[in-house]
Amino acid sequence: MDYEKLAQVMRKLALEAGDVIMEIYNSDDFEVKSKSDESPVTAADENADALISAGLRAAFPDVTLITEEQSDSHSEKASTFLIVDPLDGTKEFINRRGDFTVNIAYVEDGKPTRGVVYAPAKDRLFITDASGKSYEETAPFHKDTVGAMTPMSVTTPDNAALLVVASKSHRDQATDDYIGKYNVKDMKSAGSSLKFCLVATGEADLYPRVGRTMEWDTAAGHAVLLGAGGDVIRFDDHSPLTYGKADYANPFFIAYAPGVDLKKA
Ligand SMILES: Nc1ncnc2c1ncn2[C@@H]1O[C@H](COP(=O)(O)O)[C@@H](OP(=O)(O)O)[C@H]1O
Ligand SMILES: [Mg+2]
Repeated sequence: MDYEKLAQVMRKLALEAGDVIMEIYNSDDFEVKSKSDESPVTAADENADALISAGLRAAFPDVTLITEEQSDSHSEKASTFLIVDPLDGTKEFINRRGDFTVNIAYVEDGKPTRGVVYAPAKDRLFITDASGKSYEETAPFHKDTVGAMTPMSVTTPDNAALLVVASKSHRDQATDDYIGKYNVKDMKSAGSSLKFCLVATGEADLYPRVGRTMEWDTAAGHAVLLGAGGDVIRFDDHSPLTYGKADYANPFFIAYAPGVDLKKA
């Protein structure tokens, strides 16, 4: 893989997809359809997906591409692949809450080593460079010139006063019970893969996910968190969260800054 090219292509496609999404977000009205699994989808998901997948296929024709919006791609088997969620946090998008992201990741041997997470309504862009280190770029973003890049790093958690983040639209008792095992100073809720990025910037220490997600929801945020010194492990046995699993479905997981005194399920 040409990692310089990968970083450039991922960044540009994420920004272009963000423009497509924001045009629909800012329009007076948009249609919300229901997919076969009953989750919502809009023209923003579909148009952003078409743009990103065409761009990735043109730039990396030999790399397997898995994308949320193309169910044919979900039956491919691979351990090294590109994986895309063109609009994560569709519920946040529909409810005009701003916490939605464009996600592109590269998985190598089951590990997400590069990724971009772009939150166009929040003007935040998180990306790994060619070496896999994570940066937040300062807005405004220009497609052909890279702006100021601030290195991202997780914080040293205070186990007596933890900063926890959890899902806005998929929150339940099991999540609250697990969070109850920690000494929490501040609890935030956020939609989409932004939660990984909040751990990666040090705005949170811990993101437990006791609920279903798919690999395209997590791969890019996971890559950004790894590049900032954090980690993501399975909720059940604390082994690494790997990619290329059956149906691209994730088990429950915990994203965290090292130093958090992790509790068992
Ligand atoms: N029951 C379920 N089955 C599969 N995925 C689910 C799910 N409930 C939530 N998700 C995933 O969680 C994502 C939203 O995450 P969050 O709750 O952290 O904002 C959704 O992404 P999309 O919005 O891309 O569909 C969706 O893929
Ligand atoms: Mg998603």
